[in-house]
Amino acid sequence: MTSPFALTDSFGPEKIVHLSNPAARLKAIVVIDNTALGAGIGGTRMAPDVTLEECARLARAMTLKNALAGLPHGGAKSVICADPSMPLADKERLIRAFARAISTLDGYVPGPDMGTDETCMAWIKDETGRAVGLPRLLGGIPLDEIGATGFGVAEALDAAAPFSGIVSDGARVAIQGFGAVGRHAALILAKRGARIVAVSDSGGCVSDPDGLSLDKLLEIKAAGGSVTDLENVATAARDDVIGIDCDILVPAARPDVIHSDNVDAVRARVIVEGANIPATIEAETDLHRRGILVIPDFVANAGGVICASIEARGGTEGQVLGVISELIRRNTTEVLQRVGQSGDLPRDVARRLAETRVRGAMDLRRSF
Ligand SMILES: NC(=O)C1=CN([C@@H]2O[C@H](COP(=O)(O)OP(=O)(O)OC[C@H]3O[C@@H](n4cnc5c(N)ncnc54)[C@H](OP(=O)(O)O)[C@@H]3O)[C@@H](O)[C@H]2O)C=CC1
Ligand SMILES: O=C(O)CCC(=O)C(=O)O
Repeated sequence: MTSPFALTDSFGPEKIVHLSNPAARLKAIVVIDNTALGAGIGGTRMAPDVTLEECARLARAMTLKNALAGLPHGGAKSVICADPSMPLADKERLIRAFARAISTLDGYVPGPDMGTDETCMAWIKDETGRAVGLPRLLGGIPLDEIGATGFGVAEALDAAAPFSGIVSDGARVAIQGFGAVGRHAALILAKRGARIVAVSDSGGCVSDPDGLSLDKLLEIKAAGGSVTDLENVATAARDDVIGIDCDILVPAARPDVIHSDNVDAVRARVIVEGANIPATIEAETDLHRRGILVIPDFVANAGGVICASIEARGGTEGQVLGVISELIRRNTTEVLQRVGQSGDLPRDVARRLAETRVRGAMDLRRSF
């Protein structure tokens, strides 16, 4: 058996908790990575194939994201191994069982992630008294509904324009995933003059060099269909979206979707990581070598957690987009200026900036 400490370095994880309750069909993992800056805020992901390694990497991404955005929160994440499209009553039972199992884990504040939403957060809050990304009805700021992360992705792209030479107006965009992040990124970029030439979901990929109808795609998804139900467009396997001829690629779904076996197929000139950890380090290194700009996940997709943080601190919905814009533009510009000076990988530059802040906070904690 692998040592449970194989995942540990000088930042964390501080806690790894496996939850198993056969009666409730609950199999879940919580990783609290680092709480030097405060209790760990991070999403609860529901998918059938999630792993401990994925959860730990996502929790670390939250430590870095929260620190880089200057938020008073540590990093954590949780995964529930289940199909998120199960009947709603079953989902509520499962989420509530998960919530009861984490009720004493107060170093962790859950938020929405793939497979969970504002309603799930309401159930968790009801059981534990802790959750962010709540429905408005409960005084929350529904980060998925307002498209906080998709907006931040568009802002990162805009701030990167002086470095990449690619502006949204007139750009051809391919988006992997048409959920909370991908859908809003598509809508905002289209409003800024971009042409959405390809979109994928778990069912496949559709493309049209003249641009896809977002209205029709929204209608199809709202009715529970797949983007592949769109008529009169080219269809392909879902991972083919990575190699679509476009200027901007926005991965907004699963981890490690850009890897050594498909990185050569990438034709975009800029990749904005809406998803967490969507590319392997090897792939990002390769893209950097080819002059393709990758704006890393914990820089570009911080909109959701910035919104969650405003909610947790009693702020208002009216503040959200302004704060996201300010923080994401500031961080994108600083990271890319340093990349320009050092030639280093954007992820390494951003990681060093975030780690300096986490280490500063760790130095102020009791160590004996
Ligand atoms: N929500 C947020 O605010 C934030 C989310 N993120 C990250 O963004 C990513 C997406 O999250 P979110 O939009 O909330 O999730 P959602 O569950 O709302 O949507 C996920 C989308 O990805 C699609 N999908 C699933 N698997 C694949 C696949 N293998 N290939 C292509 N598409 C796939 C789903 O397809 P289908 O519709 O068919 O199910 C769905 O359209 C995740 O990595 C998440 O951690 C990061 C920061 C904040
Ligand atoms: O707390 C949240 O749900 C949003 C943050 C998150 O999980 C993420 O940025 O990946």
